[in-house]
Amino acid sequence: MTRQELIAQIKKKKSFLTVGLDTDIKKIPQHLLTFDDPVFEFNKQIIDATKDLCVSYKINTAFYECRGLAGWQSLVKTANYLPKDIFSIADAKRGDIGNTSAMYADAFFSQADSGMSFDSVTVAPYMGKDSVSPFLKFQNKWVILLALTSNEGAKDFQFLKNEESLLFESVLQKSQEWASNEQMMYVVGATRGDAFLQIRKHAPNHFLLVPGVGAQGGSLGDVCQYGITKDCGLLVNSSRAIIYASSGEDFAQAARAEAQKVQQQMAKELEKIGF
Ligand SMILES: O=C(O)c1cc(=O)[nH]c(=O)n1[C@@H]1O[C@H](COP(=O)(O)O)[C@@H](O)[C@H]1O
Repeated sequence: MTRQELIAQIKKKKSFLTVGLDTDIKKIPQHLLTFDDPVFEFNKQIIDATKDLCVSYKINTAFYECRGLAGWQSLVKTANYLPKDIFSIADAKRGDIGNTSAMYADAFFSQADSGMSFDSVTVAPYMGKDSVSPFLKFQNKWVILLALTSNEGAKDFQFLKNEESLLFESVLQKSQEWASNEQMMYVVGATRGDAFLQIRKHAPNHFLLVPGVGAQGGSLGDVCQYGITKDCGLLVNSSRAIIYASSGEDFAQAARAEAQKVQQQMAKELEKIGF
């Protein structure tokens, strides 16, 4: 998907919500366990109930990989069930030496090889340019590079200072030599609202994938106050708060109600920038 197509979706749906399909077989409603593939059935119903309210789905591959072959099958089926006009994210946090990264890129981008073709994949920047470049060889596919993450451990490395900048600032600066804002986004956690001011100094026009609202307590208001751009420039993810809104048979309607609350707040923020 191109940047323009993504922006058009945001305008049309008045939403910049990413629904996170962090689907844990131990947490899904009991009545689904009689299905052949309970995780896929859960995802299918969540997607059907929320697809008009969000512009993106993020599949965190850990929740699938941990189940071995069965999990990988749920992952492939879910990836292929996602509506084509919705931006899809394989949240796999990959990155390795060049020839290995090329294999990871095929795994998530090459339908002919792996049976899946996501629009984007999350990548760790630690191994540098040659670990990221293989993902950038695919047209209209995106790298979402970890910049400033939402977790407590982000402080361990991401705020370390070199001569003139913090490590996450160096990630933002250096990686812009590798790709434009038509192919690169950054992960910035919602739990550090005011850090968006600093992020926007270095990446004024890039889209940011923002996890951490909902279950982790980040504020959508703060994220928008400091992070929104004239093109919106934000994809805000919520996983557990939406998909586990109810553990009963009404789980999909409850997920829809939660997604709608967030979407309505987003519509107000988008109005401020004339969308
Ligand atoms: O890359 C991510 O998506 C990510 C980065 C980050 O800094 N923090 C973070 O929570 N995430 C992911 O975003 C999702 C957040 O889920 P909830 O806290 O349930 O909304 C999970 O899939 C996390 O793995």
